[in-house]
Amino acid sequence: MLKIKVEATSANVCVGFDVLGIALNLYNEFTFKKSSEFKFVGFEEEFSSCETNLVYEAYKYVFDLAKEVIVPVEIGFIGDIPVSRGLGSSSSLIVAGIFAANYYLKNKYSKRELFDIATAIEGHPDNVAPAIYGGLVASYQKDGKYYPNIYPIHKDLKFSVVIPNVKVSTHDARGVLPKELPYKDIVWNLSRIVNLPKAFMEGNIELLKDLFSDKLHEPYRSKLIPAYSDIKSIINKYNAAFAISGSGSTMLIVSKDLSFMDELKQIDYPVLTLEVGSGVKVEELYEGWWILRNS
Ligand SMILES: Nc1ncnc2c1ncn2[C@@H]1O[C@H](COP(=O)(O)OP(=O)(O)OP(=O)(O)O)[C@@H](O)[C@H]1O
Ligand SMILES: N[C@@H](CCO)C(=O)O
Repeated sequence: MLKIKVEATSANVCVGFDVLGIALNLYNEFTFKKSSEFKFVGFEEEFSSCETNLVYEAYKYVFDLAKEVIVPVEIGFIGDIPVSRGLGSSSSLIVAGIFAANYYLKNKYSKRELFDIATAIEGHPDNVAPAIYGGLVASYQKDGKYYPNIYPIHKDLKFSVVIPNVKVSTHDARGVLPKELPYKDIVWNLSRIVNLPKAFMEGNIELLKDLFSDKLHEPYRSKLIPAYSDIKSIINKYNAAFAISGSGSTMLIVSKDLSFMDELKQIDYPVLTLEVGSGVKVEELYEGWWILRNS
């Protein structure tokens, strides 16, 4: 039996559209047990079939790629990552599915190759990279392969997420983006993303506040997110940086203190303060013990 824990991820980190993401310690946990047929336990009804379950789709993708006969399993799920809220729920399912398949394929693929596979299924690397590697990860592509770079984060930084009770599917949120952008908007983002690792490394909130200003996606998506303007106005009064998390509806706040919390309570949405995550954990039950089997 296999147990795979995958963390939530906040993609884009404001100005790193489709490039940057950070792992946060909110988890989905999956178990895989060999079975005579595929079974889905713990998923909502609508996701409890081979046709609708993303873990299965990712698992099958790897067996097909390897041209191997698929191993039927019972997939168990228990999780805290909200669905379609900009916290990488889909990536967590994809990463679990491909790491489980790779385990049954005796680690045929390296971690970096699994990163390529996860990106191919998800469509962009910025959630799957931190889900696999942990931390703050910037990804780039060369010759069709994806490569991660992990950047240090100052220990005093706190990551709070405000989670509206509204689903925003990534597909829909990509649909509202313009097909073309002015050069000056690209330069605006480039000038910020290049300075972002320094701000995270130093824990420099003043710099983070300056850099958290996006022109590639946030202006077009803010209308999909209830109370976006109200929450942004509150956070802007404090020593804290604010952005949409992934494609929304969650909003990310980076700060050193939580002085904004009292005022934020006026907006009646759940707020969690999370630690930076450390990446996927694959464990095998071996003679009564859970043994770490990360590839
Ligand atoms: N707990 C879950 N059970 C079953 N399917 C899930 C679960 N969580 C996510 N999914 C799948 O992932 C899809 C949501 O993916 P989507 O990319 O829209 O949102 P997200 O990954 O939460 O947000 P973002 O990519 O912006 O961080 C769901 O429609 C479903 O197919
Ligand atoms: N970079 C992606 C992250 C969401 O999954 C987007 O913003 O559409």
